Amino acid sequence: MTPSARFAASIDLLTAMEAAPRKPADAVANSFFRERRYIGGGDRRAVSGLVWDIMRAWRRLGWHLEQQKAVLSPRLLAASSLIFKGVSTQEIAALFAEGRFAPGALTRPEQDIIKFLEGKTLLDENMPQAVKLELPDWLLPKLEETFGDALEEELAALSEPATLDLRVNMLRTTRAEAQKALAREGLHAAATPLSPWGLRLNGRQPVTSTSPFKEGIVEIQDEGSQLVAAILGATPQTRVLDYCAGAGGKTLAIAMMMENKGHIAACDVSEKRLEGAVKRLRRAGVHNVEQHLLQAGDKWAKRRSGSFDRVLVDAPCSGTGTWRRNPDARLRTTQQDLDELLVKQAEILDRAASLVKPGGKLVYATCSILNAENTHQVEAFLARRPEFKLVASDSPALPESMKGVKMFSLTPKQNGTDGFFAAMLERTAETVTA
Ligand SMILES: C[S@@+](CC[C@H](N)C(=O)[O-])C[C@H]1O[C@@H](n2cnc3c(N)ncnc32)[C@H](O)[C@@H]1O
Repeated sequence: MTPSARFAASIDLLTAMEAAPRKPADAVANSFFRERRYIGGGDRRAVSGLVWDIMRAWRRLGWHLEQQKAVLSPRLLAASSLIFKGVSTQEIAALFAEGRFAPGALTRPEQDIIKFLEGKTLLDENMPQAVKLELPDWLLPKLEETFGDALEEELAALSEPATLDLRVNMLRTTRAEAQKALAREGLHAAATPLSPWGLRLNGRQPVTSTSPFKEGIVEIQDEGSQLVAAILGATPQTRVLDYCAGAGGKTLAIAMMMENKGHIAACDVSEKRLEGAVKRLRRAGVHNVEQHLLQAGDKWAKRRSGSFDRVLVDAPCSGTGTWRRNPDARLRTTQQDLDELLVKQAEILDRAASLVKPGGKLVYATCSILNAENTHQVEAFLARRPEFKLVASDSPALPESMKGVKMFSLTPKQNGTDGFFAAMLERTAETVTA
């Protein structure tokens, strides 16, 4: 594709995203490229690269355009993104006008706006703090509460591209052997500092087409997510419930900790997500998992009340800890979404809690960095359910620096992982089960 055609495709992709504001940007991009198979790999990376850069600067670009009383159109966003990268007005005008597939020449008002922005910096000292930090206004106080003085540094780390972490399947091999197997395919991974099972690659790499992946020797899983499975401390002798198991990321890690013995019930309300786990379980050689689709009026949970040694609630959450991977989510999350999630998380916790055996353990986890979904949710649960208390995890899989923790909050800035939270709770032994 010519530079103009790539530029036009970027504007088209932004337009498609604008038309589906509630849909995650990567899902829109996937269908956009699926419908345009003629766009090859290199062009696709260039088009997405420009669009993702625009998304990372959305509020700041919008602020500059608002100062000009301009409408926030995909054309102007794309043009202004280039001007702040130092591309000249002449070059931008050429990108719009030259060649068969160009987006169409800049109008006079568009030219005036671009000319006005030339020589300015993307970050302006007059911008409100939420704009500078690329946050919706309502989220700023909540993140100030979480991070205090470290807010800017923490958010900067959440804007960086993520590493690609793998979990080695210890049912099949060792971390060193998996490292060698990946190296034979040209992928050089380093051991992760915290998870005993993790390997880290720099940025996006074609892991899924390698034999170690196809043979179930490695799975893609952020180190933070591995540590959530680790804190549960499941053993081959335990009966485990993974209450929000989804496509099985943590189920797989738990099954490995249990050496493929004992029993895991993996539940979810989404049939599609549970189905997504089937292939992964098979690939990893895991066979101690029973899946169950939770449905209204279902007797399954009632029959198993008070019967699990360990229960994991990997709750549906705002996903604010994964902003490195989904820069658009940063602006898509609304106060209403959060309010609904808070209610749902409390309900799920209460339901899952009834399934914990007296003396058994419950881990509540999210990939959120908001106190409302994390510590506040745990505090409210403890106030409602006095038969539970926070306890130190006895898991041998946790690294030295985290041994015996009752709760942890991980962030990209402090730990190099996605943002994750986990709390370990115990049901007192003398509780009478319902
Ligand atoms: C954070 S995701 C789970 C990710 C998964 N544990 C993993 O590691 O791959 C949260 C999951 O909660 C599920 N969920 C939503 N509402 C639920 C409910 N009421 N009961 C159980 N699961 C629910 C969602 O379908 C989603 O799969």
